[in-house]
Amino acid sequence: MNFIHQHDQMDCGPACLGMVSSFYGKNYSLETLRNNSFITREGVSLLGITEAAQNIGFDVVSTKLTIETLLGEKDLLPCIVHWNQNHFVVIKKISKKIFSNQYNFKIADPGYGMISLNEEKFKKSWIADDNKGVALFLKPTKKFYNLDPSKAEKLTIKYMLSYLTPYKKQLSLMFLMLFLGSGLTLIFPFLTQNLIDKGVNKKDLGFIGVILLAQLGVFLGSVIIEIIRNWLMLFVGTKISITIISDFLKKLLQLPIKFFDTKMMGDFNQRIQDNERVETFLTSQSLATFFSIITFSVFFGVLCYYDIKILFVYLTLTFISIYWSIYWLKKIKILDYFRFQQRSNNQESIYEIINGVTEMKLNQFEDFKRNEWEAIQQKLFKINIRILKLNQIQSSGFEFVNQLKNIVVTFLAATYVVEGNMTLGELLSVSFIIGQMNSPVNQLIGFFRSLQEAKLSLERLNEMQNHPIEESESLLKIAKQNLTSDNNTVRGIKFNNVSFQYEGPRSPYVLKNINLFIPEGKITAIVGASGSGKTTLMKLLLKFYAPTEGEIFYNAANIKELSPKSLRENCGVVMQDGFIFSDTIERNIGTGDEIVDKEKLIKAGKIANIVEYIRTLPLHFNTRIGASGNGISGGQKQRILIARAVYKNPHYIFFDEATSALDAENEKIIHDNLQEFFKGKTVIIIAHRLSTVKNADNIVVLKDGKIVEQGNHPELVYNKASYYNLVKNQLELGN
Ligand SMILES: Nc1ncnc2c1ncn2[C@@H]1O[C@H](COP(=O)(O)OP(=O)(O)OP(=O)(O)O)[C@@H](O)[C@H]1O
Repeated sequence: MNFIHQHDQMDCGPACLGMVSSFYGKNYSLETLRNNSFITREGVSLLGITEAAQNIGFDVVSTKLTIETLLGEKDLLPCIVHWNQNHFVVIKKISKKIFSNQYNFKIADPGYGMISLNEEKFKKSWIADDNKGVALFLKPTKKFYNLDPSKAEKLTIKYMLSYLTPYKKQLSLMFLMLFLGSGLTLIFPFLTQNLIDKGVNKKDLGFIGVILLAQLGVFLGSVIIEIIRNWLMLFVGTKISITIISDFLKKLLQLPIKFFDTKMMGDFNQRIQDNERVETFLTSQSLATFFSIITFSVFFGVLCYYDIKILFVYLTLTFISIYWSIYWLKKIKILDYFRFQQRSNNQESIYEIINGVTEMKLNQFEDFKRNEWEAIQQKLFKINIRILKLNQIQSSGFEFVNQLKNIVVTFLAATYVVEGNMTLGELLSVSFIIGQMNSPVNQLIGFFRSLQEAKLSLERLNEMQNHPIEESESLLKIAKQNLTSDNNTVRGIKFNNVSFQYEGPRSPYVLKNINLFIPEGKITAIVGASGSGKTTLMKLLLKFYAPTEGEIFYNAANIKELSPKSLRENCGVVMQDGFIFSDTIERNIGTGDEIVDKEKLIKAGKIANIVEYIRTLPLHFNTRIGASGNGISGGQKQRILIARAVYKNPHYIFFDEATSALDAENEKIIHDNLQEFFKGKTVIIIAHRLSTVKNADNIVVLKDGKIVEQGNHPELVYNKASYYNLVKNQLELGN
């Protein structure tokens, strides 16, 4: 079974499925499995995994069972189990320890790695209630063996190496520096040997002076090399980092909105770190390790030349020390696994405390949350103490064996000197070499660890680099004159039998069989209860998502063939959760223009009735707002968002609850101002307030994703059906 690391926080389900498939000989990419499992921001459900497993040809039984029953089903392993109520892991093997008669569970946790747990620890994470836990048993059918997993294009190390090409000169220089550095390290023991043997022993002060000067030269040389190397590394590293991350951001911003739906903020931070990790690995770690190995081999050869017995002692004790470390590191790994889990709880707890501070204060939840956090700290503290204990045993033992090595080697060498088989200089030289041979071993261990990490980072980046972008050359651009030119055909936006689901075939239909015509140059209002699908309809129009069934046409062009960028350039949109950038008001309104047109800016501000407020601010339009600036109210934010849409002066206008936070007076003023601005434009307004939708040319009423009524205000009021019921209270108020 191949271990598959999850790429994102929500990927544990697909990663587990990938591991079980690999056990039966088929390697699916995480991307394929993820698409099959219909992942959401909350992760993947048991149902999602079941469905994905069935799609790739598994017979699936998901069940709740006791640990005794699970132990009886050992033949059905590997299986997927629900972990800590919020995660999935794979049980690879259950074995019985010979001496203690205890069961041992070999777990593959996609967020961590392989880990062996005893029964008690396993139960702690697995048991949900009634002494039972959830497990998913998968049995491959004929279909599984007949299906061929599509090979995902791999981002190879070659791709990353291509980033190094522009810096060939600097890298060659770095290579040279490392080469010289290694050379100098090699000279050192020979200088020492000669100092003693040819200088001290022969009482040749002149020679001693020469050697000491040479040593000083070597020392100065290595310092200079180190300085130049660090400079080069910083220069090349930073340049490459900037290129890699700016390419990454460019790619990220070209991906469809759907890609972002299942990702968390942490996932993107993680990818920035991935880029840096790969870059460091390429520029420093691999080169340094390469030279370490060379130095090590040369010293190895020299030691071999001096005395094979000493080499033997060195090798034996080195193996003992490595074995000792591995033994204890395995024990530490189990504790580290629990620390890893507690740490993520810790992060969540802190995140909640910071983000929910207002609600906490309002509802007297502070003490409870603080105690919860303290309990996590207690657990973390206990684990840390145990880890520290084991770490101390491990490192003391390791150091002890290392020292023992030095002592035994010195003893052997000293014996040789006493017996006259070795000179005193050689003894010192051997001691120096043994000392120098420890660090390459550590470096090699570190190298393999970061190779693993760099590989994982590369996989994660690969997935993003290979994700199709939403823009393509073949897509049609919307030409401005095309939108307004008046030929004979009836122009507008047309929905042909459109249905939409957010999360795959089993998820509910958010829109169902929508047939709608939105005429050119008119105002269309969409109303309906909360959750009826109004915003979703708008998102389909903006090409955030493609309809699951049916088609949408902008005049004669199918939205599928339209370039999303060009489409959005022609749309002025105010979303419910519109975002204010941490910048000046001017920049927040004139987002698309390099240099903001002052005249348009004032005009947009006037239409959105925000100019008066802006005049009261110290720097007027140049006042900073957003996260790092002046605080603004909900209504002010909405007016800035409206000004942004007006400034753009687009052909299509989409307003989703754009004036919901405004007072009646402000709303009336803006509403009147907008009427002039709307002339000749195709406008879609989503609103709950009667005053906003009353004057629309056509009002569309949505209910549970279906259109239930259409017409203008008087017609719909006369009908006394859905629309009337929806706005009844407001009508009465108006009366
Ligand atoms: N990204 C998403 N993933 C999954 N389901 C979603 C997503 N966005 C919305 N939904 C679901 O789609 C349904 C319709 O949502 P939508 O936002 O279109 O409603 P709405 O009519 O605009 O509601 P409101 O008036 O409250 O804004 C809701 O049941 C909602 O839970």
